[in-house]
Amino acid sequence: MLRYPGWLLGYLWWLLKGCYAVARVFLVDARVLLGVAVKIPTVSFSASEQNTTALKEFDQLLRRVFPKIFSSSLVQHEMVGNYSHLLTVPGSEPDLEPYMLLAHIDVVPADEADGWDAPPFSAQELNGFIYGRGTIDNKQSVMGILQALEYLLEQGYTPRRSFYIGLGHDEEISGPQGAVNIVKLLKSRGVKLLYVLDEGLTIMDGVVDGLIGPGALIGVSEKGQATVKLSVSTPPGHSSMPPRESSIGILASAVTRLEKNRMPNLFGHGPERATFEHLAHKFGWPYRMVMSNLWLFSSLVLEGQPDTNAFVRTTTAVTMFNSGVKINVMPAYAEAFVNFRIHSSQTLQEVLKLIKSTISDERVKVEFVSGFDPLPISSYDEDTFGYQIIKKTVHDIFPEVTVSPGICVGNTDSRHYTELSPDIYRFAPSWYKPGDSARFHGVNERISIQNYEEIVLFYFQLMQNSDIRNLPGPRT
Ligand SMILES: CC/C=C\C/C=C\C/C=C\C/C=C\C/C=C\C/C=C\CCC(=O)O
Ligand SMILES: N[C@@H](Cc1ccccc1)C(=O)O
Ligand SMILES: [Zn+2]
Ligand SMILES: [Zn+2]
Repeated sequence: MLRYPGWLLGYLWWLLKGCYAVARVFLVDARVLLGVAVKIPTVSFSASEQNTTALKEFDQLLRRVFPKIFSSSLVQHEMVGNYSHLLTVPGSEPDLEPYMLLAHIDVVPADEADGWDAPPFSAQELNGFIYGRGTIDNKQSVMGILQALEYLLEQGYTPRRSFYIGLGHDEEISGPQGAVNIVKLLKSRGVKLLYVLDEGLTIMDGVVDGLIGPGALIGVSEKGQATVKLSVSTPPGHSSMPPRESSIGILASAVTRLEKNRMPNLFGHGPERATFEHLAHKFGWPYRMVMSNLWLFSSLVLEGQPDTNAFVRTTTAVTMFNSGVKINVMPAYAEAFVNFRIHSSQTLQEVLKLIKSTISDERVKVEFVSGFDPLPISSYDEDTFGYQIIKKTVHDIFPEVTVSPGICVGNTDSRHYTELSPDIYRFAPSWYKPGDSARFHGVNERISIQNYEEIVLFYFQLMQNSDIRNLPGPRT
């Protein structure tokens, strides 16, 4: 047996500790932590199926990598609906109304075979981007918010204004356990919120023709939804003696009629009018020519692309279509699901009526599956604390960006918060450039390393900016 002298063991121990300290610096490097978060497949598969193993693992990750938050005597931590998190950070001046930051842990499914450049749960870095499901929807906010708080606590910071952080685990299936129960809990405690900031719109750069320079769109509302089930039943029979029209054919024409007859162009009748007005001075020649005619502008400039078209109207998306049992049997039944996202100036009832009149075929049964009206519009005026603080924070981190109100085209957990606050905003400062629309729920979802650092800084700054008592400047 070899005998090591005590000094050598001591030296080795010292070396090991040194290495550990150096390694820790790298380990806590924010972008590495985002990568670790992306690698945990917290997938919401369907309304009834979630990856609970991954959700548990994610909880463990948060506790491990944010030791200050989870050991702080200041921060109160609660699990809600099993896997969602509610953090309460009490401020030193309890008369200041609290605000709340939201983000979600779960992601939609992803299949590498759909054409990913890197596996969707690999967090692989390619050309300065971290690839993976959740990098822009919405783990960048989950990790960014917590990273910002961790840094602040490390610096011994205590806020003056209290705030909450809500991290939902089932947003992608509409938040029935997470957001709904967090809201219930806060309501039972009599909490009112000065403002809420959730995921949503982004910093657009180069996606609207003619618009010069980047624009940060703060979602002041979000679209409504309607999902309908269309079905056709016909007698089955031998495919050698088919009728003129099959159940599949009848259903297909109904679906085609919906796609061909889009819902009306309502540009200018919702909060997108404010977007337009805030950004109008940033349009160059020859776009300025058509600016006085909103309808012309929207049809020439916006309707052509799926993302900007979503600003203009209630959108129609045929998402599921099922029928048929065997190649030589006429199908007795065919069904399709169509998901509409309702423009702010329409109601669910109006849209349901339009759907029926567009299909106008009594052989097609139209059933309402689920839906809700567009959300209320939050204030974006000069005196509104939440909006102005978010705007100021965007300017602090991105001085070159124009800030404007916008309409969030997807739905978020924040829609459950309407009774807690009139001022709900949907925005995270990820850069959104041409081609990026296909990354949301699509392939090659990614974020640049630099952008993730900006996101951490944004929340870091937002927490400090929210600490002022009143907005500066003369108030009337
Ligand atoms: C005059 C200017 C008018 C229009 C500007 C247009 C374009 C951009 C449109 C949409 C862009 C941004 C972002 C993201 C899309 C969806 C995410 C929203 C919510 C996510 C909810 C979720 O699925 O978890
Ligand atoms: N955020 C998702 C999931 C969702 C669906 C329905 C309601 C609320 C949320 C979406 O907009 O598609
Ligand atoms: Zn999301
Ligand atoms: Zn999503």
